[in-house]
Amino acid sequence: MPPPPREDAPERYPIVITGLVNQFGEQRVHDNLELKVRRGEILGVVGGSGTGKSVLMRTIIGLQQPAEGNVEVFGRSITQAEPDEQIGVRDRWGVLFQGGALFSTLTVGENVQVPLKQFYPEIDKQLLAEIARYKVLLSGLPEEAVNKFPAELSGGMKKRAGLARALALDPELLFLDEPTAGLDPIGAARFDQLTRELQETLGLTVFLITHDLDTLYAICDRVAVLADKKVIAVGTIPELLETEHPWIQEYFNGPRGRAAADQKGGKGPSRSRSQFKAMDKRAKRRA
Ligand SMILES: Nc1ncnc2c1ncn2[C@@H]1O[C@H](COP(=O)(O)OP(=O)(O)OP(=O)(O)O)[C@@H](O)[C@H]1O
Repeated sequence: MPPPPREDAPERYPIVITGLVNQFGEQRVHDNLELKVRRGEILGVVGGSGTGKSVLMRTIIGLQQPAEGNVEVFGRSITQAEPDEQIGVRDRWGVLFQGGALFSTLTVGENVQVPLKQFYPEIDKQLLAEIARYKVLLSGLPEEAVNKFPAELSGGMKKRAGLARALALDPELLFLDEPTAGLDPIGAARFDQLTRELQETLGLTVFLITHDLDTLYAICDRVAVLADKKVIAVGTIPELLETEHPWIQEYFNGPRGRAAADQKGGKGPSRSRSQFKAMDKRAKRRA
């Protein structure tokens, strides 16, 4: 009989972080940080400003070399690999950076083609253009956006264009750094919905950094909380509410947290509880 899969096998946990230390000069940002991301979940990552959420994301995708510790993505150590050894995993993730990070001199379609050309230089022009067009539509942009430059797009459209580029390589893992920041509430809710739909239809695992409480309630299966240089807790919102940590209590039980919970439920605490149950169910299904 084959041995049972390791508890932290990459099929269950595409990202496994152990003993992570990140330091800039005297400033230690992460100290012995541990985190495992489950396959197929949307993991919300929250924490006060400067707690190292973006640094954590950059470390996972190999843009930040940590002082100590290990980051495994799909069972491959990112921290110990040379950049060209990471090829083979790097095309399995897509990233939407804060602000979109689009090339301003390229059209939206050409922006989406950048990673395709990088990883598949042999693809002919016509196919490149066709794939880019498809990704733009998949991200909810109208077809004419393909030939527009970033400066011609609204904030929400720029985010979608960044998302189209993040989806260019058909990733299994999607990193979103504050995707709804700067969007009006309707635009933010639509972006959340799109994220959830893409996650479900494409079977993505999503690492989502956010300050947006509505996003956490609407689409996240679990939430990881960064504080004290570590991930101090990870779980569904009801599970987090059971922890005593003052930042967690203030964040979720403060006026904005309660408003987000109530708004999500629509009619106050009883509806919020059913929302919590739905979150619990989703998290258990993916566990
Ligand atoms: N390249 C760098 N050099 C020096 N310090 C850095 C560098 N990158 C990040 N830092 C510092 O690391 C800390 C964490 O930064 P990071 O951007 O990860 O925070 P964050 O949690 O994403 O914050 P926010 O919610 O405001 O976006 C900050 O104090 C920042 O100044």
